[in-house]
Order: sequence, then structure tokens, then C-alpha cells
Amino acid sequence: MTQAPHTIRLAVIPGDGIGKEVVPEGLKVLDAALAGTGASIERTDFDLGAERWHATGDTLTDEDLAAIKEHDAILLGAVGDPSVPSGVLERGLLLRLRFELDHYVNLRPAKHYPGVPTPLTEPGDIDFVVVREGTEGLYCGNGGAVRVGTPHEIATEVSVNTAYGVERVVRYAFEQANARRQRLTLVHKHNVLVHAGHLWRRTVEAVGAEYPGVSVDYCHVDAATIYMVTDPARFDVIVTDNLFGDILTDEAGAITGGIGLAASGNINPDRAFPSMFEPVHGSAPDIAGQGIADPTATILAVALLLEHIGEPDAAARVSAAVDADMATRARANQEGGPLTRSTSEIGDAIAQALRA
Ligand SMILES: NC(=O)C1=CN([C@@H]2O[C@H](COP(=O)(O)OP(=O)(O)OC[C@H]3O[C@@H](n4cnc5c(N)ncnc54)[C@H](O)[C@@H]3O)[C@@H](O)[C@H]2O)C=CC1
Ligand SMILES: CC(C)CC(=O)C(=O)O
Ligand SMILES: [Mg+2]
Repeated sequence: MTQAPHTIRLAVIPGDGIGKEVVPEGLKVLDAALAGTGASIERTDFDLGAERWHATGDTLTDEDLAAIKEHDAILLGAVGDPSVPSGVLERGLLLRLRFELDHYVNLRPAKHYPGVPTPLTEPGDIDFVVVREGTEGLYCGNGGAVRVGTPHEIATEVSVNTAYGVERVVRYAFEQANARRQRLTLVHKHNVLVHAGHLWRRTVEAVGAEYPGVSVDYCHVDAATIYMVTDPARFDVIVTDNLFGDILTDEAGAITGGIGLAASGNINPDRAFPSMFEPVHGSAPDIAGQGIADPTATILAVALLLEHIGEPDAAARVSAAVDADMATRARANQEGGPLTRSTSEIGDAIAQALRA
């Protein structure tokens, strides 16, 4: 559908490793999805990541951050590289973006496309979303270490959970559940983490009273990892903290056909700052540079981005093109084996389907 001409200001951060390989495919599909709609992309590339850090020592400067804030949305590949001490880019770049831009919702849909290979023998109908808290918990960097390197070293990481932070993400999760199959599962570990866990439990109870149509369930996180492989169809919306959500969504990627299919949105629902869309996976140094990374997660992140910025038709067309590509994979699988395609061949196929 043609709309009035308008421009979408997009900040692009390919990052490291396969981030640099999958982001061009996401952009290819974004262009194809918007062709003829009246919307155009005004794109700014940010060279953040390992190379920049080696050259300048910067992870994310205040100037970078101010420039990124001038955009409508952000597309990110992945950050992290074996040549950089672990945590420097993950904390100084990725988490700093999530915290500074108040991405308190980390939305991670998980869907199995029929016939697509999965490690589960009977996957059932897997279609759920994880609403992971994005700005608190164990990822705050609240901790420290003393007597480092000695036999008496003590290291702490303290999980921060505020009533304000938990309530706003729980409310978002109830809204999601209300718009879906009206089932919400809180995942935590309140049998042990009694302070944070009981705050989450009480908050879900209190907010849930406003959503009488939504049934509420609870799993300890260890049991949740079991149900995710034995009965994933039980889940509709999972709400959980930053660390548990991180772990569970890699598992969700694995059971739905691979981490290369799992997309995410770091969302500021209040729209005070641009939201950031990225694949769930990391920079995958083990396969980087080979052109074999699956770009589908990034392409699905583009669909989430389009939905968020008010281009639902384009978003639906991207999702439909991915559905069709998944059906092609399923057919190939039935006919004797998985399709072997390069990163750019997958991007080309999906972009071409959109232009057809
Ligand atoms: N959002 C981000 O930027 C994230 C960054 N990282 C960083 O990435 C680096 C590598 O972390 P890992 O723990 O190895 O996790 P990873 O997600 O990069 O890789 C885990 C496994 O999944 C495979 N894989 C990942 N994406 C794939 C794709 N698109 N297609 C096919 N296979 C894919 C990899 O080859 C690897 O075997 C680290 O520096 C880590 O801190 C990790 C997770 C998220
Ligand atoms: C690299 C971490 C900071 C984040 C992560 O693994 C994730 O958000 O999935
Ligand atoms: Mg992760």
C-alpha cells in the first residue's frame, strides 16, 4: 500500500563477527519491504565494536550515544570478539545502549515453523513470547571483587530488582498475554531467591488482578528449562528477569529450529528513546567470516522493527516471506536433507520474494 512519502531514520550497528554478515541481509530485506510504500530509510552506520575499540579504546562514547538517540530505531548485529577482553564490548556497548535507552522490555518471540528441523521429536505447536526484563537484575554491573587473583578472592554480582522496574515489565507482559492466548507464566526461582522472587510474585499477583481474563502460571527456572523441551506448547507469554530470560531464549531458539531464527526487540514502550532490534544470537566467532550464518533472525528482527515504527503492512510482508522460506526449508528436509545456502543466498531469496 502506498503511503505519504516519509523517512525513517535508522541507526545501524553491525558490530562484530557474524553481526557484520547478517545485518546487510536485514537491510536488503528492509529495502525490499519498503519499496513502493512511500517510506524510505535514512541510514547512519556506526562502526562500534572490536575494531573501533582496538583503534581508539572507545566502546560507546557520549557523542555516539547522542547521535544514536536522534534516530527512530536501531538495527544491531552482535557484539563481542575473542580479541577483546570478555565483557568490555558486551557491557560497555550493548548493555550500555540497553540501559541508557531504557530498553526495559526485551521481547523475544519463539515460533516453530512446521517441518523445520528441531531437536524435539514431537515439537507440538510452539508459539510463545518471552518478555525479558532488560534494564535490571544481574546485568546491572552491581558488584565487585576483592583480593583478586588470590586464594581469598571474593566476587559478587548483585541482582537489582525495583518495584518500579518489575511492575512496568510485568504490565507489558500482561498486555501481550491479553492480546494473545491469555496465558502468562512467571519464571523465577522464588524458592531460593526469596527477596527478588517474592517481589516478582507479588507484582504478578497485583497486576494480574487487573487482567482477570489472563490465567497465570508459575515455574521455577530450572523446571522451566525442562518444560521448554518436554512441553513447549504450554507457554504463551513468559515474563522473567534479565538473566533467566537470556538463558531461556537461547533454549527457545534451539527448540524452534536454531538460534539463527530467533529475533528480539529491545523496546522502550514509552518511546522516550529509539528501540533496538537484533538477533538473539551473538557474534559467533566459530563461524564468522565463512558466509554460513543464518540471517533469518536478523530479518525477523527487521519485521519487529517495522511493526514498532508503525509499518505493520511491511512487517507482515516480511513475516510472510520468512514463512514461505521456512516452508521451502521444510520441503527440502522432507525430500532428503536440509538446504545448504549461504548467508546472502537466504537474504536474497527472502528479499526477492518481497519484490515479486
Ligand atoms: N546480543 C549480542 O550482541 C550478543 C553477544 N554475544 C557475544 O558473542 C560472542 C560469542 O558468544 P557465544 O556464546 O558463542 O554465542 P553465539 O550466539 O554467538 O553462538 C552460539 C552458537 O550458535 C551458533 N550461531 C549463532 N548465531 C548463528 C546464526 N545466525 N546462524 C548459525 N549459527 C549461529 C554459533 O556458531 C555458536 O555455535 C561472545 O563475545 C558473546 O559475549 C553473545 C550473545 C548475544
Ligand atoms: C551478551 C549479553 C550482554 C547479552 C546476551 O547474551 C543477550 O542479550 O542475549
Ligand atoms: Mg543471550
